[in-house]
Amino acid sequence: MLNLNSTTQDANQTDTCLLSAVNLTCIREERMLFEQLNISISAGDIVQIEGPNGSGKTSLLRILAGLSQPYEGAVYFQTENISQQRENFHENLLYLGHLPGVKGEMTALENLEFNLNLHGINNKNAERTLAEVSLLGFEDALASHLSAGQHRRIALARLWQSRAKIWILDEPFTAIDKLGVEKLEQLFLQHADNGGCVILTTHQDLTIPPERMKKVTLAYRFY
Ligand SMILES: Nc1ncnc2c1ncn2[C@@H]1O[C@H](COP(=O)(O)OP(=O)(O)OP(=O)(O)O)[C@@H](O)[C@H]1O
Repeated sequence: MLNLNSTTQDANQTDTCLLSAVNLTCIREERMLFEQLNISISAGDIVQIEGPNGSGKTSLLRILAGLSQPYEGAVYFQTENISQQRENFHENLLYLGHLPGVKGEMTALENLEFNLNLHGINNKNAERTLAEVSLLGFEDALASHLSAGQHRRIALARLWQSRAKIWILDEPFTAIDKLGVEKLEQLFLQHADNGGCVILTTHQDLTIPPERMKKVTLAYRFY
């Protein structure tokens, strides 16, 4: 269940609420991107943050992930402020930024193994995971020899191994072809059905049924 601009929760929601933003205000370069924003995200939610370029979608995702601070307000994982439980929160969070963060001098497999290690995930299935993102046969290719979409696929492969409940994904579909997008959408639905939640930005239309998709819309503010 998603609650935009409401901090009230019924008993059922309180049980399953994973992430909430309370009275978030964000100011960048003297421009107010959003003000007193309230969002409550529960297990099972897939939430798209939408809005025009520069409206503050990435800024909001970074605040929700604890990577930057709001001007006012706070983010809660379940019932506790994320700043009071950084380790626990990060164990339950997978954040993918809008850049794939792939190292060109390493192979596709090395990149994935490196990413999995970095996040404390056993990497013995890395090769099989590359197959999930259609990179079988490219395991030993240097990333610098791969395409933009293949870079993105290396970054996204982590999703198939993730135990984190909260996925925060900034433009995950960038450079991904139609079939790849559909496969990701299925994975998001599966993750939500298994008690996780997905919060993402994208400018493209998705095929996830509208009743499964919640939206938070940011307007471009000029001051
Ligand atoms: N670290 C920062 N320091 C200063 N200004 C910033 C910073 N990050 C973002 N901004 C500014 O905040 C505004 C919102 O940026 P943001 O990246 O959140 O927008 P967005 O909605 O994700 O845009 P897009 O759709 O183009 O990705 C922009 O005007 C940007 O210049």
